[in-house]
Amino acid sequence: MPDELDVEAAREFGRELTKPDSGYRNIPNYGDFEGFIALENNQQTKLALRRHHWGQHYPPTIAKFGRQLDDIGVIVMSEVLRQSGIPESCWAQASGGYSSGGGTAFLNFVHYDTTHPNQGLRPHTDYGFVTILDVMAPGLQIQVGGEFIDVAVKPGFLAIHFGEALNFITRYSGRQVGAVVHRVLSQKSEDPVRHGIVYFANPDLDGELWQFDPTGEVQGSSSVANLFAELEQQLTA
Ligand SMILES: O=C(O)CCC(=O)C(=O)O
Ligand SMILES: [Fe+2]
Repeated sequence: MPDELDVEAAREFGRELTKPDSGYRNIPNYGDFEGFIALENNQQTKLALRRHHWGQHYPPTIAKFGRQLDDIGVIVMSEVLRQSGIPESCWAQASGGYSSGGGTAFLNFVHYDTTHPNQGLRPHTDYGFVTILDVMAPGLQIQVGGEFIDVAVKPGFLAIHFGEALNFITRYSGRQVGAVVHRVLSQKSEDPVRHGIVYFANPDLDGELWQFDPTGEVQGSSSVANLFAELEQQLTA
């Protein structure tokens, strides 16, 4: 984790949010993906905001934290695209603008509602390119070779995993990226309270994703809206 990242301030903000009288609970929903959202059939509850709403709703330290995660996201994304063999001149288009500082990103503060016994978060893959997570309490698991294994709580480290949009755009590259299946175990009230800071690096939600091969030829495309709508149904089914 870079030294200049004030993760403690972000964790503190996440803790404040869970209080029943927190004013952040009144942030309006923007579409299906932004606002204060409690997922059906899952314990996960979150405040989710896209980059262009950070300045309006998050305190300045948190908006800055988000922009620092943007920088990390672009570095990770560029390295993955380099290794995929897709020519650099195609990266901005392939990534819906994300790799050149555009696209969109979510900075979400999640917690788990232990007043009901649902699973924490059902097995799923993330929608976007790269997810950056602060893992501060046990419960997150990833699927490796058909088995779920715990993601270790390692102070000073962020967890990074890859999502469906990255899988999609690297399909015809030299090296396709897998979207990791993960879940959160059902949390109990006596467990250490699980807050999470979750950053999603995404394409523009009203844009297109393009599949390039290593020669720079387009092999396919999809609207982001269609890809994400399918995934949202799987998550809450
Ligand atoms: O709480 C976590 O660490 C996982 C969150 C997650 O997977 C998600 O929000 O997509
Ligand atoms: Fe996830």
